[in-house]
Amino acid sequence: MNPRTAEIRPGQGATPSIVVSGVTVRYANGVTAVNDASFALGPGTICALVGVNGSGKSTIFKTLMGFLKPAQGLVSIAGMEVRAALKRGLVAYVPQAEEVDWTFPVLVDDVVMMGRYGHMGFMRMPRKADREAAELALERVNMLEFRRRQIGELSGGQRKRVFLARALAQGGQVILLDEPFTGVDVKTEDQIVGLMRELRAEGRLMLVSTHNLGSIPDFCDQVVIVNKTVLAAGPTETTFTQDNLQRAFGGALRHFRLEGASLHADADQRRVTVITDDERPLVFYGDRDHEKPAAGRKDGQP
Ligand SMILES: Nc1ncnc2c1ncn2[C@@H]1O[C@H](COP(=O)(O)OP(=O)(O)OP(=O)(O)O)[C@@H](O)[C@H]1O
Repeated sequence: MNPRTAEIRPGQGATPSIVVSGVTVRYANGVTAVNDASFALGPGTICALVGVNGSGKSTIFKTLMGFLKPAQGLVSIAGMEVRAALKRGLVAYVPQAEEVDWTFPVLVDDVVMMGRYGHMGFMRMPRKADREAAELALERVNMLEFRRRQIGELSGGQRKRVFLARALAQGGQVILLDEPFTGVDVKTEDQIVGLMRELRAEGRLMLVSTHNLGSIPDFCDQVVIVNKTVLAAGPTETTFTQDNLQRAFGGALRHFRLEGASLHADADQRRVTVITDDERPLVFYGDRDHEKPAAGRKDGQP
């Protein structure tokens, strides 16, 4: 491990873990977004959180971030209550782009420094260690040269990297990433995945909500599949299966039959092959927006 990375890890001593046990979350308007959900994750893990729109992924994140309190059940992070884990700076959050006001005039440096607030005193005066940690974090995501830019003046992928840098500067041991690949190009996605692999090797735990089904077998060792509850959770090989995806995406994939074996193939191209009812193979290249027909119909027709 890079010896400098050790300098910005305040959560040392706490083993990163997430335990969600029988959790039900209800919004003020009475909507039960998540009902009796359970899963458990340990250190050195990248876990995908997968489900259709409205299935409860963001609700789970908000609960892990302490923004929502479960009506029932227990959540613990690193063996402690959410509030205690947050207070110790153990949990870092990389938000969805839509959650951020990009017109707010703030520099890249300032965003990353926010990750250091928990390390600073009441007056929030950055010290040398804070400035070094922020710089190191920006270096790690290849954004150091942009440090004096307003965040509103960055591309989607660059913004994601800045928020990742904030999580790194904070030293979060449990990192929650809400749709980190939406609106980023393939190169940036590869950089983010590469960084996540490094963080996993350091023992950190990452929970990543994503619609990029194709890339999941490539970099996630665990998968949690949700639809208003946890439908399945466990190692990718045994959980990211045709049956479970069918249960979760039943509506969306109604016309498709997944080729189970191909879910695990083609790590380089991050490819998932889907055969439609009319036997037309479709290939997902990581991002469902890039979903495109493969080389014609199986029967050779154009
Ligand atoms: N503030 C809110 N008040 C009431 N209901 C809400 C609120 N936020 C979300 N919901 C409802 O809770 C359910 C779960 O929503 P959630 O945002 O967690 O889904 P999601 O899986 O993150 O969706 P997406 O993939 O579209 O981001 C949905 O039925 C949604 O309409």
